[in-house]
Amino acid sequence: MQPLIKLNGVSKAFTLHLRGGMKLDVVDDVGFEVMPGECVVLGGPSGSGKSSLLKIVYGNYRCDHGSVLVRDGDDYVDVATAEPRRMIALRRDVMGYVSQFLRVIPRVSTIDVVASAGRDSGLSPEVAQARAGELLSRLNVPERLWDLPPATFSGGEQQRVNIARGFIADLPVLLLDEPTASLDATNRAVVVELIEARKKAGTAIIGIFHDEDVRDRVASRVVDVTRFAAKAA
Ligand SMILES: Nc1ncnc2c1ncn2[C@@H]1O[C@H](COP(=O)(O)OP(=O)(O)OP(=O)(O)O)[C@@H](O)[C@H]1O
Repeated sequence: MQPLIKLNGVSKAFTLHLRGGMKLDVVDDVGFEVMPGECVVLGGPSGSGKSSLLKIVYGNYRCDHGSVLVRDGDDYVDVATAEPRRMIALRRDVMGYVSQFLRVIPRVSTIDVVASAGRDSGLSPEVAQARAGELLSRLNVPERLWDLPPATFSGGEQQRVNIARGFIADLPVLLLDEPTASLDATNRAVVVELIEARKKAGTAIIGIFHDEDVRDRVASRVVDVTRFAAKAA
């Protein structure tokens, strides 16, 4: 079996242009792999670079050195150097990302916000609609809210809509940035079940979870990001 994600020699420094080009080193020489069915949890204190690393894997941040290989069929795509068009296809077909916050087009109904993510990843409109309903029910989003746009929903409701979007398509790679941060215990347990099901199905997951209980239940192993703290020059 081959890894679905391989990071090798990844380094990142932010350049603060409003501070005279000051460099803020975040991570240095990051290397780890994620096998199908594994959930690797990024650990380490606040500010150690966990979210930055996840954004590097998703391609939102560019790394300065190293490679971020994500398997797409028989090939690996290097996110560090991939063309925008390749990245769009990779996100559509291979790699999902659930952040803490929902960002959607205004005035689109909740059920369609979720179903459209499924359609974008290749589900038929009927299957996407049915799965969107199943996920929203499972995540306890009341049916009376499904036809409303989620812009005015509570933080926890928006987060559950976001989770439904992230889990609707069976993508082989899933990146989770604190998906349970605003959830109550019942809904945290649902998310744990969803993650466990995806692990069994062979999805490779990298996640950040501040809730220790959730982390202990889903982690195949913890990668402590402080291991990759940039060395002082
Ligand atoms: N876009 C950016 N521009 C400049 N600095 C940034 C940027 N994003 C993150 N940083 C800095 O990089 C460091 C790591 O931030 P990051 O959000 O990755 O940490 P984290 O481990 O996820 O923290 P937390 O657990 O608090 O979410 C911080 O010092 C932060 O200020």
